[in-house]
Amino acid sequence: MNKIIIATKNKGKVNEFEALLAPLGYQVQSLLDYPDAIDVEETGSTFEANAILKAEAISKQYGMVTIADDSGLEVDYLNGQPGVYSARYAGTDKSDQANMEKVLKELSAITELEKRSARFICALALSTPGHVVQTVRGACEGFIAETPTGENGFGYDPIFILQNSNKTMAQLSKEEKNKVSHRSDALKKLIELIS
Ligand SMILES: O=c1[nH]c(=O)c2ncn([C@@H]3O[C@H](COP(=O)(O)OP(=O)(O)OP(=O)(O)O)[C@@H](O)[C@H]3O)c2[nH]1
Ligand SMILES: [Mg+2]
Repeated sequence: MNKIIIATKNKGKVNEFEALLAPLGYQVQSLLDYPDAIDVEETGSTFEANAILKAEAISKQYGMVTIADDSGLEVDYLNGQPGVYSARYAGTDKSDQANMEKVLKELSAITELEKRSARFICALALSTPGHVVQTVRGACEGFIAETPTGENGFGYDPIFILQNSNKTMAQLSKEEKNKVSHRSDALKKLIELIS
């Protein structure tokens, strides 16, 4: 199982999977290499359900081992929102910037950092043609900052302060993020499952 498709069009995710899987000898491809890939609607109510939808559709289309990632941010004060709606929180045509601004606005009355607790969640689904799909979940705990800081990463990284740290995820180098992220947590579990 050397060639793996990551069923995503998110370049930020692709870069992280490449960095994590290439050293293990996997050749990583993504939907950026497959422009005719079907567009899978994320109709599930959990990260796992959406990851399964994406992984199964793409492994079936190409007959290849496929990993899909469905991830997002859960903010405790917002009862777990944006959750599975993280990518479309400010609207389907909106940007990472608009999504971050919406979360910051909703937390604007909360000044105590402790009350701005949140976590990133990453569900991965592995679909191998002819086999039952497998899922794992990773998490990374932290707090929502009052203003965005840092240039690295993607998505909500500039407003996510890591637990036991004074840095946002966007202030970490690629290597540092890959040691602590929800995605690497989930991927470690998946690799254990298949090796
Ligand atoms: O700051 C962040 N650091 C991360 O490490 C991270 N991982 C996910 N996210 C956000 O959560 C949503 C995922 O939605 P999602 O799983 O549907 O992905 P997506 O729509 O971008 O691509 P695809 O994989 O579906 O093609 C998007 O808003 C992402 O920005 C992150 N934000
Ligand atoms: Mg998506």
